[in-house]
Amino acid sequence: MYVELKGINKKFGGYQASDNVSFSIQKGKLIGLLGPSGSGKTTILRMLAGLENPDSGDILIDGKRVNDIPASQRGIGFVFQNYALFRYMTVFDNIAFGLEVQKKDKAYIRQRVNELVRLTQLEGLEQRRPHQLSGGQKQRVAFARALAPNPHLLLLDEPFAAIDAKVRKELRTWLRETINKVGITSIFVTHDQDEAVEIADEIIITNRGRIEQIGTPVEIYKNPSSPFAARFIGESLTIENYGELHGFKRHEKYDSAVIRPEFISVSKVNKVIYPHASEQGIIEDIFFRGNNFELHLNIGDKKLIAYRSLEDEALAVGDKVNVLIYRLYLYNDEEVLLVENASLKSDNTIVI
Ligand SMILES: Nc1ncnc2c1ncn2[C@@H]1O[C@H](COP(=O)(O)OP(=O)(O)OP(=O)(O)O)[C@@H](O)[C@H]1O
Repeated sequence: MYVELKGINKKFGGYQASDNVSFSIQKGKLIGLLGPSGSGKTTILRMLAGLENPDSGDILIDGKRVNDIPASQRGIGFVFQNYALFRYMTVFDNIAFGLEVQKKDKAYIRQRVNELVRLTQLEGLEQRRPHQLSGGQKQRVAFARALAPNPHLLLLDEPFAAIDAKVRKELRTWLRETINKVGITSIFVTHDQDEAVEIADEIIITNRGRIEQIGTPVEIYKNPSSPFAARFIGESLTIENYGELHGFKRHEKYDSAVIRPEFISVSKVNKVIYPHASEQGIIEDIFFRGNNFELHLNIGDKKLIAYRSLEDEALAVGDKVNVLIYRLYLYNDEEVLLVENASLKSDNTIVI
């Protein structure tokens, strides 16, 4: 393992920002630290970088304990959310900064900066200053500057937070491709799950200073291993009286259930599909989401959200519909269980 955290604890006053944090990362992977605000993501990054010391626990990089090695000697590149570029320096000088500090010779610096300018597609902008750049360009300069001294590990703290939505999407793809090309082990912090799912090889979910789950985006999405992960990932709604739904029995261990929109299919009442496994519902609201419709449904006293493709027959607010729930996540304080609609197997009646 290239990066290892073992039993890390960190308190700020009375607040436990890291609570027995342990994980390991393989060389060359791009890892997303994902969690709500205040869950301890940045604290982990800062301890890895050497900007903060853990109260207890070990940090290993490439098999070597680095707890007592100062930040400047850890060989780590850092990209912050607010660019943190030197305002009075040109793009070229910003990128060259780390190499100047290392007292590399002029010819090497020129060659290395030019290489990074090409990699980050900043050709022609070398003599501009930060205020003459767009947000996306500034962030690419920050990225090039972090990579210039050939770090072994790259840490990115909410790298796209200050950038507008469309450019952010482009930059995500760009970052993933560029990091793959360079092959550097990288960890980025985000509270945006779309960003984590799109970019990361593996996601580490943080909550109240603890690690909730580690896995590939698909693993985390399909098999959330904790109640928090089940509720946090994806669009999800919690219901209490899930035992009243067709095909689901109340389970004495679990008080609540999570339903995701992808677990639900909606059809017109005159097109009953699986009548013994479905609920009768009514459409409360419809939102156009660009590539689909988001339906807000009422079934009895329960509110659900479902998606509907633009290709499907249009539905309107007030329409009575059949609502088929394929599966649910049941959870309590400690565990989560995926259950399928039991009536689906026995219900062969399809009326169209
Ligand atoms: N230097 C500090 N002094 C005191 N408290 C701190 C310090 N740094 C962080 N904290 C506290 O530790 C907790 C975790 O903070 P951290 O920045 O790691 O969370 P985060 O998950 O990165 O949140 P965000 O997404 O809002 O940046 C927060 O409650 C924060 O207020």
